[in-house]
Amino acid sequence: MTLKKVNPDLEKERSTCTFNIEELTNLLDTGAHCTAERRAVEDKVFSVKELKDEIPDEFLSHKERYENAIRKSVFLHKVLQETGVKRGVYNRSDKSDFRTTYYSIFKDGSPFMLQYSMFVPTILGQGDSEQVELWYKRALNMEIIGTYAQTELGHGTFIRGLETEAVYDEKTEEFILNSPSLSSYKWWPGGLGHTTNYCIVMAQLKIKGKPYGMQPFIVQIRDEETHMPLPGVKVGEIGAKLAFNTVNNGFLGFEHVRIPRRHMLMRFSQVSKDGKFTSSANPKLAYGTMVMVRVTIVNSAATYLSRAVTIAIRYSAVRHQSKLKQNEPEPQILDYVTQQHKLFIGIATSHAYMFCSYWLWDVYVMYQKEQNVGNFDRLPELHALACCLKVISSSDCTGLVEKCRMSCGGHGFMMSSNLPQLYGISTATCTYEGENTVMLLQTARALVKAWELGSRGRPFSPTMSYFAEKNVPSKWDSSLEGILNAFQKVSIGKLSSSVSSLQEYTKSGLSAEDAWNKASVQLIGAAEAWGRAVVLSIYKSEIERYGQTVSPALKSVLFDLVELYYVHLTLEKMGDLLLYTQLSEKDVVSLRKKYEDLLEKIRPNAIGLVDAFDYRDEVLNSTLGSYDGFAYERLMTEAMKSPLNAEPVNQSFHKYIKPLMKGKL
Ligand SMILES: CCCCCCCC/C=C\CCCCCCCCCCC/C=C/C(=O)SCCNC(=O)CCNC(=O)[C@H](O)C(C)(C)COP(=O)(O)OP(=O)(O)OC[C@H]1O[C@@H](n2cnc3c(N)ncnc32)[C@H](O)[C@@H]1OP(=O)(O)O
Ligand SMILES: Cc1cc2nc3c(=O)[nH]c(=O)nc-3n(C[C@H](O)[C@H](O)[C@H](O)COP(=O)(O)OP(=O)(O)OC[C@H]3O[C@@H](n4cnc5c(N)ncnc54)[C@H](O)[C@@H]3O)c2cc1C
Repeated sequence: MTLKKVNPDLEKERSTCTFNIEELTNLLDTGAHCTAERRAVEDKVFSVKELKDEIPDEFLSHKERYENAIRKSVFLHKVLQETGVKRGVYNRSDKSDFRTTYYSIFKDGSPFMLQYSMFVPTILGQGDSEQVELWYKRALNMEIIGTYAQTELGHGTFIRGLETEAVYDEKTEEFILNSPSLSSYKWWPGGLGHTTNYCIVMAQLKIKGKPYGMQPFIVQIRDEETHMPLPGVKVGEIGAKLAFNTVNNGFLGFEHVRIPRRHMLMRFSQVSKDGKFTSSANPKLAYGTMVMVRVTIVNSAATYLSRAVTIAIRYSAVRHQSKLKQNEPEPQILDYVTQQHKLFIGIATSHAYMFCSYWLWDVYVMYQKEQNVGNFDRLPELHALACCLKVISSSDCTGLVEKCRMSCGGHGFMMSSNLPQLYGISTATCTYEGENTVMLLQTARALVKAWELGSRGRPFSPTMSYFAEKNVPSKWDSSLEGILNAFQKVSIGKLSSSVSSLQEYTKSGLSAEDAWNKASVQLIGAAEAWGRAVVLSIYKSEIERYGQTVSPALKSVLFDLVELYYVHLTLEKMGDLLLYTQLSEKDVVSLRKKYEDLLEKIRPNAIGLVDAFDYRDEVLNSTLGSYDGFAYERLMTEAMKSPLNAEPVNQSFHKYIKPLMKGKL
């Protein structure tokens, strides 16, 4: 069978695109030079034969998958080093990085992930200059491979409840690390099982019996030559998981393991030789790596979704099913408006969080500069933003990744579509780096505090400045500005009624803690509403800003997506809007019409929009989403890779089925 180069359905779709795809790719990459750089790295990475899988991962055993992931991680590290890539989530000069390229080599994650994403950033963020000089170089050269070991069997969320101890011994100038109970065993750190030889251990510092809170320690756990666990170190892998099965998440316990005093990372707090503790200017600085990773999760969430929606939309353009009109051929399933409803919001949501992630990264960098000169004024706002945007980006994008999977019908259930794996790594972001409900409660804590201070005349920080506005009812306005104002009203309404409930509960005799717990469902609603208002505002303002520099054709499509995002959210959150604004049934009817018109308007650009994400087939790793659109051929080719298809009859027939058939079992 000779194949055309591209499925005619996709050819037709590409011919209807109204904007320059390359222009959008450059915008999403934060600049044409970033696109060029990324493509150059991808050309190199995907030309390395050692990085290709001959047998799909899912047909390997757990052990083989791990060994394969290690082999590829090592080759990939070498290739990236040779290509001059230094940027992971750390040390980057602009906003693009190579995470998507990196991820595509591993459908289920790399055991080196934590080295790049948390071990090195913690050394850079928490070490003093001498410690950075020593450890950063060794880590960059992969002389030491590390992870971030904070979570324990008994506690992940409640960091103050962690049990691992680091007791200072003044006589030997050492810390003694100890795991006093089973629940104190570290549990979860990526790569910890059999990959890393060092790790950052978050432990309770004790000096002369007095506790000084959680501090970061750099601890060697395996011999650098033999890789055997060091005496007193109990380490292993935690077992199979929903996803990230090649990340080698591990457990770790200590039996009185001694480390030198200078192995406590001392940028913020210090312990002197004679055991004097100097406290950091702000105790929450020890949590700095988590803030950084939460900030980067917003971008990760957007890219998981953009990959899933690329697969689902390309597949929906080549898949034909059922009848729209009896006398016509079966339409592309993308012509069903319900299918457009499921998928186009995925493109818009991915844009929304991508542009927000760039903005949030700038806020983070600005804050870092202020922190470096001792100004911590913005820390509460940054903490609230990082928590809340991590939550809504991870939950929205994960929900939509799953929607993409379901929108592909049965074939979306195939591992070879890569949609199940994308769901797995995406849903993990709802749990790691702070479980989502807990992060919303942290956000609510900052909002309630700001609200109370504001009511006493203190100014609000920029993302809360609208709290100061009087919540007077006004006529519903369906413009972007009008909808944004309406969501800000919802945010004010939910926060003010949460605060009233808190006050009523305390007045009725509940303690502040019990009142907080009782009102917590309302509080997470208020936190989410604030996050929604932030995203709506930033997405719109960023597109208005970029709209001044891009071509009119692209500007028009970017605004179609912003409008779609706004109107979709309005219809989704209708209940809240009916409660807190003047939205009427008539407005809803006209918004529904607007939404349907927008789906129709976006339809000819759907393939152009996902092409603009510029994911090579190697990155998408999907039978359903390839650029050429030959989904059925790829499904069959991949199916033939199943080891069961290597022989026409499996031996189990002779061993079990035949005796059963013959009644001889
Ligand atoms: C040459 C080669 C180059 C290679 C290049 C490679 C290129 C490729 C790059 C990368 C490839 C790899 C890709 C990686 C992708 C990323 C993967 C990431 C993997 C991540 C894996 C997961 C890791 C983890 O999960 S680590 C563990 C995370 N754990 C948590 O998040 C725990 C959550 N709990 C908490 O944060 C806290 O305990 C709490 C906040 C819930 C409560 O804390 P507590 O002390 O009890 O505080 P509380 O009393 O409630 O509040 C006190 C006040 O402090 C404020 N506050 C709390 N936290 C913070 C904070 N972080 N910052 C600032 N302020 C904070 C709080 O609001 C209170 O303030 P108030 O004023 O008193 O109200
Ligand atoms: C894939 C993956 C990778 C990970 N990698 C690492 C790593 O590299 N290093 C590391 O240290 N950790 C890692 N973790 C651990 C992760 O950070 C924790 O699992 C996460 O912070 C949640 O904590 P927990 O498991 O204790 O959840 P729990 O706190 O036990 O949550 C269980 C339930 O209790 C609720 N709950 C808990 N506290 C409260 C509260 N105060 N108010 C209301 N509800 C509450 C939660 O909302 C949730 O519904 C990883 C986890 C996963 C899934």
